Amino acid sequence: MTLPIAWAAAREAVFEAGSAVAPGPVPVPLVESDGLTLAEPLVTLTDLPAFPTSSVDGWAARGPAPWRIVGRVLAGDTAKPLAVDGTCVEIATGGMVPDGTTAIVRVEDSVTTDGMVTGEPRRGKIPDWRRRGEEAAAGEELLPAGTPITPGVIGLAASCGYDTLSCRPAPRTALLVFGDELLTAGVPGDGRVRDALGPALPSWLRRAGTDVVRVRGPVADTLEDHVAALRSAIDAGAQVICTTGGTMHGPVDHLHPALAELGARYVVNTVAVRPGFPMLVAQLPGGQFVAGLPGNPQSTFVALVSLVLPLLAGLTGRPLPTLGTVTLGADVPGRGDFTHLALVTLADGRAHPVAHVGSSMLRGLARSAGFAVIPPGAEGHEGTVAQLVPLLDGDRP
Ligand SMILES: Nc1nc2c(c(=O)[nH]1)N[C@H]1C(S)=C(S)[C@@H](COP(=O)(O)OP(=O)(O)OC[C@H]3O[C@@H](n4cnc5c(N)ncnc54)[C@H](O)[C@@H]3O)O[C@H]1N2
Ligand code: MOO
Repeated sequence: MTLPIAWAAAREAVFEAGSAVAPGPVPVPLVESDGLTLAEPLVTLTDLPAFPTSSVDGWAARGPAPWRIVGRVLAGDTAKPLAVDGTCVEIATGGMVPDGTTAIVRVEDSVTTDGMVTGEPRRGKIPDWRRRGEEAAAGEELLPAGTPITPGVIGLAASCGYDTLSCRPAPRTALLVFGDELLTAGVPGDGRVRDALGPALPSWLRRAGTDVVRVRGPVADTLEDHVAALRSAIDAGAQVICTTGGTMHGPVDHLHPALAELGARYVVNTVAVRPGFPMLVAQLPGGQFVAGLPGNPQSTFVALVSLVLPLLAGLTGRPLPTLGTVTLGADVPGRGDFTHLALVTLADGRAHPVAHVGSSMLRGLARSAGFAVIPPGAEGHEGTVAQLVPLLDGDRP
């Protein structure tokens, strides 16, 4: 019998295995890069802003008032220097501030008569023009490699001169659902259960930032069909093949024999965590990973956050996901030598355990924010701090 590996060590082992084979960078146009990962640090290609910029509509003036109007600078114009004291140009918000400018006067603070302007520049904390490079100097690193690309990152990259970003591609994933007892439509009964995972997991995999290239299920409970399904996922180009069910050693559990037939090597084979301990990650001779997720549906989700997320982080050059902390709003039991991942909701800044958390149930999970982590050998006491493994929400991890 295989000895389960500690939960924290399992996360690191799959992360390292993914990192070791992370695909190299590809250039991706900015508008297509959302959800991918920066393969290189984002270094600004210019000073930000790239030229001194007026932040108001008004007058750029040189020397003491009054100032004679000698021109106009709109956003997009290249400003000529103000060469002489007592002159000014009309300037628009976003306009390039001319060399020689000593003050900017807002239009509402000025009086114009016969081509001459008078007025007082404001002396507030926020100046009325932005100095060249005040946000960043050309060559400065703004974000490290491994940063998830969000709309904010895309906007920043455009601001500092990028047309494409050097990205880690989205991992290609597949889902194979094992189990002869599964119904794919209608109301369950008489020994048949509805397949809860076939409809749910492609969405999870997409939210985790992957391209889902193949979904098959239910795959029949024979060794031959399991091997054929795994081969078809490999042929579809999947780098991470998630399977559900069949992780144990029952009469129709064929995952382990199928992995053996394909020459797979275990990265992690069973984890000291409840629920979900039969979870595994194995690597095929071609480098692809198989994530064996236990069939009990809550356990499947435990395995996704415990193993698949760290694996995907490694494959995309992201750091191992760090875990936030929460204060427990009630006692949560430990699970002896195993880590307990306990479903919780968040209210009033505290984590509250939910009901209906059997490993076969999804009722508690569907209303939870994530899992509080009760380490091996410990109990979770109300008022103490625990780590939190979030369930994926609308955001990518
Ligand atoms: N002799 C032992 N038996 C079991 C043990 C054990 O320690 N000794 N552990 C139990 C635990 S814990 C888990 S978790 C399961 C893991 O089993 P498998 O990964 O082999 O999964 P299956 O046997 O195929 O299914 C388990 C359970 O989940 C239901 N299921 C499966 N797929 C789906 C799906 N897509 N949608 C909804 N429900 C699904 C299935 O009908 C079973 O009820 O092993 C225990 N056994
Ligand atoms: O690993 Mo099982 O998850 O306790 O149902």
